[in-house]
Amino acid sequence: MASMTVATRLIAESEYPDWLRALATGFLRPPVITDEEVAERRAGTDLGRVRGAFDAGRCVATYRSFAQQLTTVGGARLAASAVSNVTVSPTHRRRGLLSRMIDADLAEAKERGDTVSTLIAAEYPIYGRYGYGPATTTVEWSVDVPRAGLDPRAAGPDDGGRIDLVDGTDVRKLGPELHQRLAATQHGVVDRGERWWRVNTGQAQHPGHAWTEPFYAVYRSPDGAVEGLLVYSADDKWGDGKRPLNTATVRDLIAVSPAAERALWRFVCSVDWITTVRSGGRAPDDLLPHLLPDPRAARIVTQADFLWLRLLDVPAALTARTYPCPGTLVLDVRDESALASGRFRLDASPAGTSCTPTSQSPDLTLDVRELATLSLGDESATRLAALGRLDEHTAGAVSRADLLFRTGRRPWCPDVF
Ligand SMILES: CC(=O)SCCNC(=O)CCNC(=O)[C@H](O)C(C)(C)COP(=O)(O)OP(=O)(O)OC[C@H]1O[C@@H](n2cnc3c(N)ncnc32)[C@H](O)[C@@H]1OP(=O)(O)O
Repeated sequence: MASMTVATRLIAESEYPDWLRALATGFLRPPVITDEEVAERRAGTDLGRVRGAFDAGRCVATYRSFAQQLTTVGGARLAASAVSNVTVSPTHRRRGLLSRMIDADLAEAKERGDTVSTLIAAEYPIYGRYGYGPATTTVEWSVDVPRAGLDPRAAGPDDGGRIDLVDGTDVRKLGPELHQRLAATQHGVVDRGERWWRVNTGQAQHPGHAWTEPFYAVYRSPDGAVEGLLVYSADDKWGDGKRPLNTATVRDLIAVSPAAERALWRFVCSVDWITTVRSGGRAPDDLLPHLLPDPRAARIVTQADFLWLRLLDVPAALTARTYPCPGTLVLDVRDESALASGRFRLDASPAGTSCTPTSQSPDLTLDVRELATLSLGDESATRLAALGRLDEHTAGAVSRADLLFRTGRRPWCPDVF
């Protein structure tokens, strides 16, 4: 059969099971989809934002986006179009199918008025060409518990608070509010809908992942307020001479106070038989290493880009966040697709921030993907300038950008989506 251009489009209801089969294929999961999975997935999906491509009656590409809230610096939430489930079957790769699906979807997101688009990139080289830049970093530590120097007699929080083991039902009750509090302060956090809590407490099927019930622990402050949640699992490994060699893997640890953060990390590092703790994906400046008497016991095993951001509305994205000091910058923003290009004057002041189109001469010229990288504070303008990724036209503008954009704590996105 001659190779022809395969059209990409929104899918019909009846095509959804085949679309899920193609999605499994693209993610190298067994391409068998049960009726329960179709029903469960369908309930959490807006078909009006599900794209695909079909060839000879078979789905060969998948793509979907959904409404998301992304916390920016200072706690405001940006309207985001989150992109997920992107696959092109190996028979149809490198013919532009992804490009056509993402171009159409970003145009719709812009039209709808979304401020940004977000995604977690499977591989680094895929999304820069579409204007996305890495905006948060993930770090995973492996803690060598015997080396950490923790007191083996420790009997729980030493601050008057307490830790209780709870079950999934409790987590579905306590979790959403706790997470709301985290999202109100931690930039980089994306919202967790009701379905997230069901999937992550084993109530709904998580395609491709066999569910094992984890341990859930809640930290309460001395006055009884729930301030942290820890979810962890453990393996069952013993060495010669009856030596316990169990690894605890943290699936989730959210804390809204430093006391909770401290108590929960110390708790998981103090569970008997546990000799290794894998932290799961954290911000690079997580407190974990420094909560241990010997921080060198926490070794970084992964450090990588995590949340990618595509600005669709530069003034909306830059005025929603806060700045640590007053300052002005004229930014010339390049965007190949013209979705967000323009020259903008950013004025940050204690009275409020404005960002408006201007014809003044620019202080800095940069691509929209570099602005995305700067916008959550994770990266330094000085470093981007050294890499040749932004141009300074006014002496001192790069340093000013660093003073304005960088944040005391780094952004963190806890969730894959
Ligand atoms: C948010 C998420 O869902 S992340 C998950 C992404 N999906 C996966 O990683 C699953 C496995 N991979 C795939 O399914 C596919 O390879 C995809 C979806 C990544 C790319 O789909 P394709 O249809 O092959 O991409 P398309 O043909 O539109 O490529 C556009 C350009 O990107 C480049 N490109 C695409 N994928 C990659 C990649 N993985 N690495 C490097 N370059 C890539 C292409 O070479 C092409 O470059 P060109 O314009 O210079 O020729």
